Amino acid sequence: MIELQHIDKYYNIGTVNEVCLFKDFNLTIHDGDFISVIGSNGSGKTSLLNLICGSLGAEAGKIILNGEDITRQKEYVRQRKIGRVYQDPAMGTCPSMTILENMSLADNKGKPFGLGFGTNRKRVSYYRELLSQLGLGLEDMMGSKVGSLSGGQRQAIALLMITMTPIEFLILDEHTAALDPKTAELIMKLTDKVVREKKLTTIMVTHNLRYAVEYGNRLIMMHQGEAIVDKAGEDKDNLDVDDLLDRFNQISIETGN
Ligand SMILES: Nc1ncnc2c1ncn2[C@@H]1O[C@H](COP(=O)(O)OP(=O)(O)OP(=O)(O)O)[C@@H](O)[C@H]1O
Repeated sequence: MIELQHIDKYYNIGTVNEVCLFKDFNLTIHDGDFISVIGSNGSGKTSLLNLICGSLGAEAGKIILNGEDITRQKEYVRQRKIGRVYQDPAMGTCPSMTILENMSLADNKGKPFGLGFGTNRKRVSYYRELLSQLGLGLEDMMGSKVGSLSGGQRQAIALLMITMTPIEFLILDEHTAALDPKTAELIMKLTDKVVREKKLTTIMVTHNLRYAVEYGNRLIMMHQGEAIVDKAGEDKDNLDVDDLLDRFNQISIETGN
């Protein structure tokens, strides 16, 4: 479980551009939740993810991960427990290294060993097995540089790599936004499979309302630093894309933009 308690977040403090994004913001993400977060540009989605993973600090409040107060914990420490897949496929993999080397690197995350540890015959066949489960034929391309792969292939590998070692929480940061519709669909299905199989507690920011409706057990709509919609279970299942579009339109009428 991850809890954001009484979070205040300001930008540009002490300047004429000072803005308060979050004021007494509270959110509890339960074990096994798969949350889709939607919201207009500037509503606070990325800031929320950055607060959780530690690349952004809050002015007040606490972040508790499975009972541990991680509020002051550095980002690289949190990375052992929190995995993140980014919008840009280049962010999660090393392009100048082969698929095998990338897998080995991810496999050895946090271990005091060199690459050699991960590339013995047994591990190689394990990586081959993991890659074949993606159904993209990447198991026959383990010697290829990751930089030569398509965006979809790289996102699939990034997802595999981030979930290879046990993590407590998965962040998906618009991870299908840079992909063509067919590849995005494939990566979404793959994501859903990985999240279910590994029972990962997950938060996914997306601008794709259909994905937000179809995937996960909970949906949050952000607006001006507040979760103005938070539906789970049956209430979430009853939502459709038109309901969400109506809500967007309503906000735009209320705020005049
Ligand atoms: N580094 C920063 N300095 C100043 N203001 C910032 C900074 N980062 C974000 N903001 C402001 O905080 C608000 C929320 O931004 P954020 O990027 O979290 O929104 P978002 O919902 O992720 O938007 P988008 O959908 O465009 O990615 C915006 O008004 C933005 O201008």
